[in-house]
Amino acid sequence: MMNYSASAPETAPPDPAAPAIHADGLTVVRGPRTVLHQLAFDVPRGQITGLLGPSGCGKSTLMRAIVGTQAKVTGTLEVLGRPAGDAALRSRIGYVTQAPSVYADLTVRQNLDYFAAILTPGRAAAQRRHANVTDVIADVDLTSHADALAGNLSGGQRSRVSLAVALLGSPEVLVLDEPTVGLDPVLRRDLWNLFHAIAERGTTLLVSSHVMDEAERCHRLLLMREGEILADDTPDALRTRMNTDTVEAAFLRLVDEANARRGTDQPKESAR
Ligand SMILES: Nc1ncnc2c1ncn2[C@@H]1O[C@H](COP(=O)(O)OP(=O)(O)OP(=O)(O)O)[C@@H](O)[C@H]1O
Repeated sequence: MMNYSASAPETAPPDPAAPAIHADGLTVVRGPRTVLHQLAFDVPRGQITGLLGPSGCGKSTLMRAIVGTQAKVTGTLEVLGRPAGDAALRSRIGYVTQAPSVYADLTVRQNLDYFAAILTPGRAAAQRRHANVTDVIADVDLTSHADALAGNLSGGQRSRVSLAVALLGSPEVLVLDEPTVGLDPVLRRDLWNLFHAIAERGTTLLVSSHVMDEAERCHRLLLMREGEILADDTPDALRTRMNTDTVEAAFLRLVDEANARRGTDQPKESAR
């Protein structure tokens, strides 16, 4: 059951300085387990915030809570000043899950036409839809594949079609769950360049990854482990504070510190 704090009325003007996402005491239970424990953080607007941590630490669960598809969420979780899951947020958030959600027997353009028609129905909007679809196909660099069947695309190209679907309607917040998993280094770099171009237009991006080198590409980081946030900082500030050369080394040092605080005696990895 959701137990969100009171939200601003729908007519309240947006505060540009307010965070895009605000969480306090956010807890999520899945099955018999508490998967997220009393999280408190803010995600600033117009930046790329990386949600990083090992497999199973709760990244997808947190993203599902933010987009409003996760049950058993308690505490405060607001997106663009409204409770997560609020119907008024539907067209303002784009969400790409780990599994590309495109129809294999439709072309790239047909897939986008279909989702655009759901988002902006009616004959009157046909021209606007067409222009929007052409733009997002170009954004993800698939113009030359617009008439290819999605089923015949590579995995990376299919992921980009999913991203294009999420870009329809120019959402203010884009939530991307491990968008670069399985991609080669060139495609990963291209996709990160695209994320930066999207952020420069003022869109807020929350991007999850378990690959620590991707941390260096983010404006801010939320480092997670076992359903808790170990750090909420910029990559630079984190490296400086932990006195390490890389975010990965900083993360490992934070893990060691957390283990020491808990009094656990787990084997240390390579934090020096
Ligand atoms: N339906 C479920 N019922 C119970 N526990 C679940 C369920 N789905 C996920 N979990 C548990 O919740 C925890 C967090 O899972 P989640 O998918 O959010 O992690 P993640 O960090 O996104 O992992 P990955 O990087 O592998 O996708 C895991 O320990 C997982 O086993």
